[in-house]
Amino acid sequence: MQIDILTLFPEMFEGVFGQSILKKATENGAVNYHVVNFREFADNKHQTVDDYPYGGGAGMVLKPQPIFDAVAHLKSEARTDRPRVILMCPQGKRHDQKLAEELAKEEHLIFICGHYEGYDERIREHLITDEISIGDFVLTGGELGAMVVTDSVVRLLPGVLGNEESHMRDSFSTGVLEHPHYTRPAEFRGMKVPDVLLSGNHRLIDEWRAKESLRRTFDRRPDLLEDIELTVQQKGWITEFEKERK
Ligand SMILES: C[S@@+](CC[C@H](N)C(=O)[O-])C[C@H]1O[C@@H](n2cnc3c(N)ncnc32)[C@H](O)[C@@H]1O
Repeated sequence: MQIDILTLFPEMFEGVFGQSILKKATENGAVNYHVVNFREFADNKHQTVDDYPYGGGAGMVLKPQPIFDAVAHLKSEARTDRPRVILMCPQGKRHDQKLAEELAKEEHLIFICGHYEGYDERIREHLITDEISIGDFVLTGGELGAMVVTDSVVRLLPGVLGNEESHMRDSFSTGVLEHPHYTRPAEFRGMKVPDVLLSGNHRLIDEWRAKESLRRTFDRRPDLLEDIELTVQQKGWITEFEKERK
C-alpha cells in the first residue's frame, strides 16, 4: 500500500512512522510512506499556503492551489488508478474499525492534513473522496488524525502483525469488545488469575473468553450489541448479566 501525507509539518511523522509496527511494515514491504510538505507546491513567490477568509472573520484558510497541485502530482506519480483522497476534518465521517478495514483494502491513500481555520471549500467539493474525523473534538491540525487512521489501517495489512489472527479478535473486529487478558504470575499480591485460564482446557477457555467479551461489551458498550445477531448462548449470558446487575 502507498500512503501519501500532505502536511505543513512533515517532521511530526518521523517518530510515529519510524517506530514499532508502522516501521516494520515498511521494512517488510507492506507499506510505503511518502510525507510531503504541500508548501513546496505553492506557486507564489513567498510560498504562501493560506489567506484571509472572504467575508472576514478570525483565522486563516488554506488556499486551494497548493493542495490541488500537490494531489495532482501524487496521482501522476502513482501506479494506482484511483487513490482515496482523504481530508482530515472534524466535520467528516467518524473513524472506526469498519472504515479502517475498508481502507486497508485500498492500494493508495492520500491524506490531506489541514491547519488554521480550515480549507477552502473547493478542496472539499472537487478534490477529495473522503472526509474523516477522529472524534468530536477539534485538534490544531490534521497530522495526529492522519497518524491515527494510518496506524489503524497498516496493522491490518497482510504480514504486518506477527500473528495474522490477532487483529481478527481485537475489539470491534468481531463486533464486540475483546475479553480480559492475564499473564504470569498466576497470583500477584493476592490477586489471582481465573482458574479456567490455568486449566489447559481450550474449549472452556474459549467459552470463558467469549462470555467475558460479551460481558465487557454489555457493561461498557451496550450500543455495539444492537448491531450483532446474538446466538442462543449469548442471549442466555445477557440474561445472566442482567440478573447480576439487579
Ligand atoms: C483547528 S482545525 C479547524 C476546525 C474548523 N474550523 C471547524 O470548526 O470545523 C484545523 C485542522 O485540524 C484538523 N482536525 C481538527 N480536528 C480534527 C478531528 N477531530 N479529526 C480530524 N482532523 C481534525 C483538520 O485537518 C482541520 O482542518
